[in-house]
Amino acid sequence: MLTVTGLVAGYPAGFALPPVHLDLAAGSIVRLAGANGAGKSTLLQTIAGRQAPLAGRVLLGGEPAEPTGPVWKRQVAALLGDDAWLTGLTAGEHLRLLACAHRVPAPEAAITAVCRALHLPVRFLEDYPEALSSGQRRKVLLSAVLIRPAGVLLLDEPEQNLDATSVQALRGLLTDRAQSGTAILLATHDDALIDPERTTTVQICEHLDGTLGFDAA
Ligand SMILES: Nc1ncnc2c1ncn2[C@@H]1O[C@H](COP(=O)(O)OP(=O)(O)OP(=O)(O)O)[C@@H](O)[C@H]1O
Repeated sequence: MLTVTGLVAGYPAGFALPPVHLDLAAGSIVRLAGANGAGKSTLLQTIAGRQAPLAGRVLLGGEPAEPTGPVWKRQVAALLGDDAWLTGLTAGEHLRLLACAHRVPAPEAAITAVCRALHLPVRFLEDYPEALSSGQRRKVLLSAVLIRPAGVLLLDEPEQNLDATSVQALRGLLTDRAQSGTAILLATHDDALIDPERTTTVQICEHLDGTLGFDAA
Protein backbone atom coordinates (compact mmCIF):
# COMPACT_ATOMS: atom_id res chain seq x y z
CA MET A 1 0.00 0.00 0.00
CA LEU A 2 2.67 2.49 1.14
CA THR A 3 6.35 1.85 0.48
CA VAL A 4 9.23 3.90 1.80
CA THR A 5 12.60 3.31 0.18
CA GLY A 6 15.88 4.76 1.41
CA LEU A 7 14.02 7.68 2.96
CA VAL A 8 16.22 10.04 4.95
CA ALA A 9 14.13 12.25 7.23
CA GLY A 10 15.71 15.20 8.96
CA TYR A 11 16.80 18.79 8.70
CA PRO A 12 19.61 20.10 6.43
CA ALA A 13 22.76 20.45 8.55
CA GLY A 14 20.83 19.23 11.59
CA PHE A 15 19.19 16.10 12.97
CA ALA A 16 18.84 13.28 10.44
CA LEU A 17 17.71 9.67 10.72
CA PRO A 18 19.50 6.93 8.79
CA PRO A 19 17.80 5.72 5.59
CA VAL A 20 14.62 3.79 6.32
CA HIS A 21 12.83 1.14 4.27
CA LEU A 22 9.24 0.30 5.12
CA ASP A 23 6.57 -1.69 3.37
CA LEU A 24 3.18 -0.93 4.86
CA ALA A 25 0.84 -3.63 3.57
CA ALA A 26 -2.94 -3.35 3.52
CA GLY A 27 -4.33 -4.33 6.94
CA SER A 28 -1.02 -3.96 8.76
CA ILE A 29 -0.31 -1.88 11.85
CA VAL A 30 3.25 -0.59 12.25
CA ARG A 31 4.28 1.27 15.38
CA LEU A 32 7.19 3.69 15.41
CA ALA A 33 8.78 3.64 18.84
CA GLY A 34 11.69 5.50 20.35
CA ALA A 35 12.67 7.94 23.06
CA ASN A 36 11.74 11.62 23.04
CA GLY A 37 13.61 13.26 20.19
CA ALA A 38 14.35 9.95 18.45
CA GLY A 39 12.79 11.24 15.23
CA LYS A 40 9.30 9.64 15.06
CA SER A 41 7.45 12.86 14.23
CA THR A 42 10.13 13.91 11.76
CA LEU A 43 9.79 10.58 9.96
CA LEU A 44 5.97 10.71 9.92
CA GLN A 45 5.96 14.31 8.66
CA THR A 46 8.37 13.33 5.90
CA ILE A 47 6.37 10.24 4.87
CA ALA A 48 3.24 12.41 4.85
CA GLY A 49 4.93 14.87 2.48
CA ARG A 50 4.79 17.75 4.94
CA GLN A 51 8.56 17.91 5.15
CA ALA A 52 10.96 17.40 2.24
CA PRO A 53 13.04 14.21 2.48
CA LEU A 54 16.82 14.57 2.48
CA ALA A 55 16.91 11.45 0.26
CA GLY A 56 14.77 8.52 -0.82
CA ARG A 57 11.15 8.29 -1.81
CA VAL A 58 7.65 7.26 -0.87
CA LEU A 59 5.39 5.17 -3.11
CA LEU A 60 1.63 4.84 -2.77
CA GLY A 61 0.19 1.80 -4.52
CA GLY A 62 3.51 1.43 -6.36
CA GLU A 63 3.43 4.96 -7.78
CA PRO A 64 5.51 7.94 -6.57
CA ALA A 65 3.57 9.70 -3.83
CA GLU A 66 2.08 13.10 -4.62
CA PRO A 67 0.85 14.37 -1.25
CA THR A 68 -0.99 17.31 -2.82
CA GLY A 69 -2.61 15.17 -5.51
CA PRO A 70 -6.09 13.64 -5.54
CA VAL A 71 -4.99 10.00 -5.16
CA TRP A 72 -3.04 10.74 -1.97
CA LYS A 73 -5.84 12.90 -0.57
CA ARG A 74 -8.36 10.13 -1.20
CA GLN A 75 -6.16 7.35 0.13
CA VAL A 76 -4.19 8.82 3.04
CA ALA A 77 -5.63 10.28 6.25
CA ALA A 78 -3.13 11.82 8.65
CA LEU A 79 -3.30 13.23 12.15
CA LEU A 80 0.16 14.56 12.91
CA GLY A 81 -0.12 16.86 15.86
CA ASP A 82 -2.14 19.37 13.87
CA ASP A 83 -4.99 21.05 15.67
CA ALA A 84 -6.35 23.49 13.09
CA TRP A 85 -9.97 24.62 13.14
CA LEU A 86 -12.08 26.80 10.89
CA THR A 87 -13.35 29.88 12.67
CA GLY A 88 -17.11 29.90 13.20
CA LEU A 89 -17.73 26.18 12.72
CA THR A 90 -18.86 23.88 15.50
CA ALA A 91 -17.16 20.53 16.07
CA GLY A 92 -20.07 18.78 14.33
CA GLU A 93 -19.91 21.14 11.35
CA HIS A 94 -16.23 20.30 10.91
CA LEU A 95 -17.07 16.61 10.80
CA ARG A 96 -20.00 17.10 8.40
CA LEU A 97 -17.80 19.16 6.07
CA LEU A 98 -15.16 16.47 6.05
CA ALA A 99 -17.70 13.67 5.56
CA CYS A 100 -19.17 15.61 2.63
CA ALA A 101 -15.72 16.21 1.05
CA HIS A 102 -15.01 12.47 1.21
CA ARG A 103 -18.52 11.44 0.15
CA VAL A 104 -19.12 9.39 3.29
CA PRO A 105 -22.42 7.53 2.87
CA ALA A 106 -24.98 8.29 5.63
CA PRO A 107 -22.67 10.91 7.21
CA GLU A 108 -24.81 11.65 10.30
CA ALA A 109 -24.89 7.95 11.23
CA ALA A 110 -21.15 7.62 10.61
CA ILE A 111 -20.37 10.66 12.77
CA THR A 112 -22.62 9.45 15.58
CA ALA A 113 -21.11 5.96 15.47
CA VAL A 114 -17.48 7.09 15.65
CA CYS A 115 -18.17 9.65 18.40
CA ARG A 116 -19.99 7.04 20.46
CA ALA A 117 -17.15 4.58 19.92
CA LEU A 118 -14.69 7.20 21.22
CA HIS A 119 -16.92 7.99 24.22
CA LEU A 120 -17.67 11.51 22.99
CA PRO A 121 -21.34 12.32 23.69
CA VAL A 122 -22.76 13.76 20.47
CA ARG A 123 -24.18 16.81 22.29
CA PHE A 124 -20.62 18.18 22.36
CA LEU A 125 -20.66 18.36 18.55
CA GLU A 126 -22.87 21.43 18.88
CA ASP A 127 -20.03 23.24 20.64
CA TYR A 128 -17.22 25.26 19.10
CA PRO A 129 -13.83 23.54 19.43
CA GLU A 130 -12.53 26.17 21.84
CA ALA A 131 -15.34 25.29 24.24
CA LEU A 132 -14.26 21.64 24.40
CA SER A 133 -11.68 20.05 26.68
CA SER A 134 -8.35 19.02 25.14
CA GLY A 135 -9.41 15.34 25.24
CA GLN A 136 -12.77 16.14 23.62
CA ARG A 137 -11.03 18.14 20.88
CA ARG A 138 -8.70 15.23 20.27
CA LYS A 139 -11.73 12.94 19.91
CA VAL A 140 -13.19 15.26 17.27
CA LEU A 141 -9.87 15.22 15.38
CA LEU A 142 -9.72 11.43 15.63
CA SER A 143 -13.33 11.20 14.43
CA ALA A 144 -12.39 13.34 11.42
CA VAL A 145 -9.65 10.86 10.51
CA LEU A 146 -11.71 7.76 11.24
CA ILE A 147 -15.04 8.57 9.54
CA ARG A 148 -13.53 9.05 6.12
CA PRO A 149 -12.49 6.21 3.85
CA ALA A 150 -8.70 5.80 3.59
CA GLY A 151 -6.30 3.06 2.61
CA VAL A 152 -3.57 4.45 4.89
CA LEU A 153 -3.68 6.14 8.30
CA LEU A 154 -0.66 8.11 9.54
CA LEU A 155 -1.00 9.01 13.21
CA ASP A 156 1.42 10.77 15.55
CA GLU A 157 0.64 10.02 19.21
CA PRO A 158 -3.11 9.75 18.51
CA GLU A 159 -3.77 8.93 22.18
CA GLN A 160 -2.72 12.42 23.36
CA ASN A 161 -5.08 13.78 26.04
CA LEU A 162 -7.28 10.66 26.05
CA ASP A 163 -8.27 8.95 29.30
CA ALA A 164 -7.43 5.26 29.74
CA THR A 165 -10.92 4.07 28.72
CA SER A 166 -10.78 6.13 25.55
CA VAL A 167 -7.29 4.82 24.71
CA GLN A 168 -8.77 1.32 24.85
CA ALA A 169 -11.65 2.44 22.62
CA LEU A 170 -9.20 3.94 20.12
CA ARG A 171 -7.19 0.73 20.13
CA GLY A 172 -10.35 -1.21 19.20
CA LEU A 173 -11.22 1.23 16.42
CA LEU A 174 -7.72 1.01 14.94
CA THR A 175 -7.78 -2.78 15.09
CA ASP A 176 -11.18 -2.86 13.34
CA ARG A 177 -9.89 -0.46 10.73
CA ALA A 178 -6.83 -2.61 10.06
CA GLN A 179 -9.04 -5.71 9.87
CA SER A 180 -11.01 -4.03 7.12
CA GLY A 181 -7.79 -3.48 5.14
CA THR A 182 -6.47 -0.06 6.14
CA ALA A 183 -2.70 0.14 6.65
CA ILE A 184 -1.78 2.06 9.80
CA LEU A 185 1.54 3.70 10.66
CA LEU A 186 1.56 5.33 14.07
CA ALA A 187 3.98 6.70 16.63
CA THR A 188 3.08 6.24 20.26
CA HIS A 189 4.69 6.01 23.68
CA ASP A 190 1.59 4.26 25.07
CA ASP A 191 1.73 0.45 25.09
CA ALA A 192 -1.98 0.39 25.99
CA LEU A 193 -2.81 1.61 22.47
CA ILE A 194 -1.05 -1.33 20.88
CA ASP A 195 -2.22 -4.90 20.31
CA PRO A 196 1.16 -6.69 20.26
CA GLU A 197 -0.38 -9.66 18.43
CA ARG A 198 -1.09 -7.63 15.34
CA THR A 199 1.45 -4.84 15.47
CA THR A 200 4.96 -4.68 14.07
CA THR A 201 7.21 -2.30 15.96
CA VAL A 202 9.97 -0.32 14.31
CA GLN A 203 12.18 0.99 17.08
CA ILE A 204 14.43 3.99 16.53
CA CYS A 205 17.42 3.29 18.73
CA GLU A 206 20.68 4.98 19.58
CA HIS A 207 23.77 2.83 19.14
CA LEU A 208 26.72 2.95 21.56
CA ASP A 209 28.64 5.22 19.20
CA GLY A 210 25.73 7.73 19.23
CA THR A 211 24.45 6.93 15.74
CA LEU A 212 20.77 6.16 15.21
CA GLY A 213 19.38 2.93 13.77
CA PHE A 214 16.15 1.01 13.26
CA ASP A 215 15.28 -2.30 14.92
CA ALA A 216 12.21 -4.24 13.80
CA ALA A 217 10.33 -6.35 16.38
N1 LIG B 1 12.18 22.31 12.92
C1 LIG B 1 13.24 21.65 13.33
N2 LIG B 1 14.48 22.01 12.94
C2 LIG B 1 15.57 21.32 13.32
N3 LIG B 1 15.54 20.25 14.14
C3 LIG B 1 14.34 19.85 14.57
C4 LIG B 1 13.13 20.52 14.20
N4 LIG B 1 12.08 19.87 14.77
C5 LIG B 1 12.62 18.84 15.48
N5 LIG B 1 13.95 18.83 15.37
C6 LIG B 1 14.88 17.87 15.98
O1 LIG B 1 14.64 16.61 15.40
C7 LIG B 1 14.84 15.60 16.38
C8 LIG B 1 13.68 14.62 16.32
O2 LIG B 1 12.49 15.28 16.76
P1 LIG B 1 11.10 14.58 16.65
O3 LIG B 1 10.08 15.59 17.03
O4 LIG B 1 10.98 13.92 15.33
O5 LIG B 1 11.21 13.43 17.77
P2 LIG B 1 10.10 12.46 18.35
O6 LIG B 1 10.67 11.08 18.32
O7 LIG B 1 8.81 12.65 17.63
O8 LIG B 1 10.00 12.97 19.84
P3 LIG B 1 8.83 12.92 20.94
O9 LIG B 1 8.69 11.50 21.39
O10 LIG B 1 9.37 13.81 22.00
O11 LIG B 1 7.57 13.47 20.28
C9 LIG B 1 15.02 16.28 17.73
O12 LIG B 1 16.39 16.21 18.05
C10 LIG B 1 14.61 17.70 17.46
O13 LIG B 1 15.40 18.61 18.20
